[in-house]
Amino acid sequence: MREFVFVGQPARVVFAVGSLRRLAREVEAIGARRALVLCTPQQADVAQAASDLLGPASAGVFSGAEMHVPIEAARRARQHASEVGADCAVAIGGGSTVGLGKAIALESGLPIIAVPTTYAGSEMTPIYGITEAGVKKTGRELRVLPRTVLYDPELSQHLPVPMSVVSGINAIAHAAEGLYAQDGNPVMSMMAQEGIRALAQGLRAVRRSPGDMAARSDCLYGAWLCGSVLGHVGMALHHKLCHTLGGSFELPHAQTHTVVLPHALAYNAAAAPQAMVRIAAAVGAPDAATGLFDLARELGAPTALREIGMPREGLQRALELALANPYWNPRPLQADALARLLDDAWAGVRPQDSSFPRST
Ligand SMILES: NC(=O)C1=CN([C@@H]2O[C@H](COP(=O)(O)OP(=O)(O)OC[C@H]3O[C@@H](n4cnc5c(N)ncnc54)[C@H](O)[C@@H]3O)[C@@H](O)[C@H]2O)C=CC1
Ligand SMILES: O=C(O)/C=C\C(=O)CC(=O)O
Repeated sequence: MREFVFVGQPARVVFAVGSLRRLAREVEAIGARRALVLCTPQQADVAQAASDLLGPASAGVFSGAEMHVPIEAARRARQHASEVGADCAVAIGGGSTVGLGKAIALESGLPIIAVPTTYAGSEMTPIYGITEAGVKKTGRELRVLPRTVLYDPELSQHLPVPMSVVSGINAIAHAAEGLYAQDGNPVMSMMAQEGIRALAQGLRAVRRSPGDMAARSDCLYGAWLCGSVLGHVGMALHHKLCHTLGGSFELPHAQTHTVVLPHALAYNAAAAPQAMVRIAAAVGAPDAATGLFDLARELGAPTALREIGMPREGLQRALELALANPYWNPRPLQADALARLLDDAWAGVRPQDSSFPRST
């Protein structure tokens, strides 16, 4: 029997090749007059182009976005926005830049327009993360949800293939866990399955031809769907493990998601059979966990924690941290099975092919 609660979140989404050129109109549409453009130092050129498109509606560029949003960067950006009289911020970049916009919005209520250039999905969520004294705190607040999202596939055209792949699999992880979320619902499940399908197809094509705009469009469409799932329903074991490994061992965010996901799905397979069937169907494989492991390998992504800087002697500590403050998970957390999971993920072992459930 179906039983669910669905609460939609407000967001205006504009999706088109070249949609960046609508930026000035979108700033005006939210009633703002001066927009501060946010970016990382590496993306100053594209941010300057956005600022030029805004013309007199630009309050300049702030290029101080950093990974995991250090609180000092958030304070500097907030102060700068106030000094230049900005009544809106445009965050152009990946999850780190969108995260900086959210940190400004959290304190000041400044409306954000997000222009994502990776596939991480943060632009569709009311989730913020801020790092203070080496500890990353996350929370959900509707006021940080971007008011408008401009998806322009042209902007991800030069995202290097290895980064495109792991970023896309980071998005797939949101959808995969959304399919077995405690507060899941049929709308999010449809979006999740379609998001995984679009990303699996798009990433394969991007690997063959990085400048293929149809492929970039598929990936960004998938990122939108998967990000929406993350924004609407709760995450489970996989996200907990990745946040623990990223936060305490400084592992790279999207690469960590890529390595851990097949193992977290293998762990949860028997407890969430319907979700596994949908994930497997979406990647075009007989089994969800091995399907995603094989996809990562096919796309040249890392498949072992040891490849991305995890010390083997840290695994026990990671396990303790993940168990100390767990998220809800469809399968109860069992220390010995989780230790095996982490060991397999560290070594890069292909998860055990489970004979059940299958997509066909
Ligand atoms: N709050 C939320 O809902 C979510 C937050 N996140 C957060 O986002 C962060 C990771 O974001 P990512 O997008 O993976 O990486 P990122 O935003 O840190 O970007 C990685 C690097 O790639 C560069 N880059 C971005 N787009 C590019 C492009 N099109 N071409 C060339 N270079 C480009 C950036 O300037 C940066 O140097 C993490 O801190 C994670 O926690 C991720 C997903 C959801
Ligand atoms: O840590 C954050 O900034 C909030 C959520 C995420 O990073 C989601 C994810 O793990 O990709």
